[in-house]
Amino acid sequence: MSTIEVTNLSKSYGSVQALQDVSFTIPDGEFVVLLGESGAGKSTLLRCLNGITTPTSGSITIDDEPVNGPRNDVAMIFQQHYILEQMSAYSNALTGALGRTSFLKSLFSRYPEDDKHEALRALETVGLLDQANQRAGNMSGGQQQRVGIARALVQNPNLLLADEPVASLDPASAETVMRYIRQAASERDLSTVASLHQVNIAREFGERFLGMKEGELVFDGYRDEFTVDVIDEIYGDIETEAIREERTTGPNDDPTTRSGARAHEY
Ligand SMILES: Nc1ncnc2c1ncn2[C@@H]1O[C@H](COP(=O)(O)OP(=O)(O)OP(=O)(O)O)[C@@H](O)[C@H]1O
Repeated sequence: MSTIEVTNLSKSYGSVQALQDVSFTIPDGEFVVLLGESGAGKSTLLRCLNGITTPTSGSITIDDEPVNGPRNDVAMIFQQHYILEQMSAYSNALTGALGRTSFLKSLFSRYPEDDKHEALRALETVGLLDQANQRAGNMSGGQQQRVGIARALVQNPNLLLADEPVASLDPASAETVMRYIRQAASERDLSTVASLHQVNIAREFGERFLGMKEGELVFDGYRDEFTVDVIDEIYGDIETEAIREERTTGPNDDPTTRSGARAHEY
């Protein structure tokens, strides 16, 4: 768990301003959902937080330490899970320990006992302990994504980042995977930033919401402030009639309720 401080962050690619003067602070253990249309700057922000993209200006600190490049205590889950299909779920999870194990040892699978224990604990967290020995390539997309989460947890991060982690999954698998990410974060008190494009999933799982538009942070607030008007502001002309209708006719008046969220699938 860590405190993340983003101050006046900007990133431009030539004439494209991908991030513009973005500032926010994430206290220890908070679960933050990042929202915005395609091209709003979500991936750029996550890549800056991960240290793989250098901002044009501004700063990021994790527990007062500046992020100047990739760090072992920051783990990332991607839309494409990049797991090794020929290896078991367990072996894939263990690769999360690579940052602290020598290449030679990892080549001969000679990981320390602590790392092996961590891999099993992580598989248990994502509900795959029973399938630890299963070949990852034979698992479903949702299960493979859960293996990717386990691998990120084995890295033992202070900050967990997820870039569209459920974008390629069917709605039921997306819910399951999000539930495991949320549970893992809360069990380990992990500060988490997850970008999502499904507003219904975001409303169901988010604790705090950052809304981006054309590189700017246009919303930063908690569940009770994350209203339909805010969604309109973030997504511009996206259709929000279903939510509005639901609000006027009830009974799912609260836009953050699970059933309310289900009524509007983007
Ligand atoms: N490496 C790059 N080179 C040039 N332009 C880039 C690069 N990466 C991102 N951009 C541009 O920066 C802007 C923000 O892109 P970014 O990928 O961060 O948005 P996003 O919100 O993650 O979009 P999506 O949901 O489609 O992934 C876009 O205009 C994009 O074309």
